[in-house]
Amino acid sequence: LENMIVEDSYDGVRLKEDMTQEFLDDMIERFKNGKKLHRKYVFQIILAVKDLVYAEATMVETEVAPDHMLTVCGDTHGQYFDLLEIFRLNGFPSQKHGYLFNGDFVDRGSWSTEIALLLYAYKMMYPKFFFLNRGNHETDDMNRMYGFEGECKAKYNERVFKLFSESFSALPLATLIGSKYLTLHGGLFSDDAITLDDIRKLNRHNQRQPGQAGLMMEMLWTDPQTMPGRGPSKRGVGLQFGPDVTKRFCEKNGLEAVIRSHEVRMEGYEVEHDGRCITVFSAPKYCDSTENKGAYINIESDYKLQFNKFDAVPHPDIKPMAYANNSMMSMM
Ligand SMILES: O=C(O)c1nn[nH]c1-c1ccccc1
Ligand SMILES: [Mn+2]
Ligand SMILES: [Mn+2]
Ligand SMILES: [Mn+2]
Repeated sequence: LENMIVEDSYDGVRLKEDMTQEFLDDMIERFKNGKKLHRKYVFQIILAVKDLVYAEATMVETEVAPDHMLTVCGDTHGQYFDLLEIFRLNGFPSQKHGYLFNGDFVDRGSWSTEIALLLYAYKMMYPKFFFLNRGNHETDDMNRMYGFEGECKAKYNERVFKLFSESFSALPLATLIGSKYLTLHGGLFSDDAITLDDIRKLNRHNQRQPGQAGLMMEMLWTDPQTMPGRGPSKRGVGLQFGPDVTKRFCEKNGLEAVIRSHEVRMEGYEVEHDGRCITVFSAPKYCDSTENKGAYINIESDYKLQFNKFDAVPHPDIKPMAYANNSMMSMM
């Protein structure tokens, strides 16, 4: 990496060791105009974030200090222009305004590398108040099928995808906010006995992909249901959990609610299970087809949940899954 040189002809801002606002601003503009980052900087950013998130706990814990705000976003799925709309409406990330992206940054939308690199750049800029939870789309199987692997290869190369894949395996699986809200991408468990300590103790580094069973799979894949108890997943992976399951989990672990994503909601968010399970989804007009809004949740030091909805914005005429290799070849 060190001996990679950035040609004089490169028209972008240079990156030294540390992320700078100047580099961020230039990056945002380049991506808006369909330009790329120099591959040296792509490697540098991914490697830096891989090290940062690898060192974080499987369940990260954070507070919201006075005159600070934390914004929780759900799935963004490669919809870069809608991500910029969140920042335009709600403010760009800063020392006092943190963001938590609750998985599924990539796949489906055709600006997945732009979203992943921008979120990673902000993680470098604000490592202590910018959070990334792993989603089921931060996995090799989904990236092969739903566009991210193909997009990495088309815009950069295979090594970039491999590095992203390694960084995804290092991502935390949950983030606890003010000891009140547990955020994770999918949802709760097949076993009522699971506690926050079990999540803390989960060694995510010796299992790089969630597989078909276990705690990591359930955190990335499960969905709420209205019926009490547990039921089969409509996805064929994981399960569905009812309001009683959420109540028991919250009471056992001293939580006010679980904030999850993973499913479209027409209003961008939905408060379910008597307020103890909240779904937030931040990809409006999902896949350019569903007529859903997006949403995000602002949390200040009083820990009240402030729900905000937003609409999709126009984007260059590139369809979802433009880089997906959904041919049989991708299974080989
Ligand atoms: O791609 C999606 O919409 C999605 N987001 N989270 N999980 C999925 C998914 C899972 C299985 C099959 C298809 C989509
Ligand atoms: Mn999703
Ligand atoms: Mn998902
Ligand atoms: Mn769109």
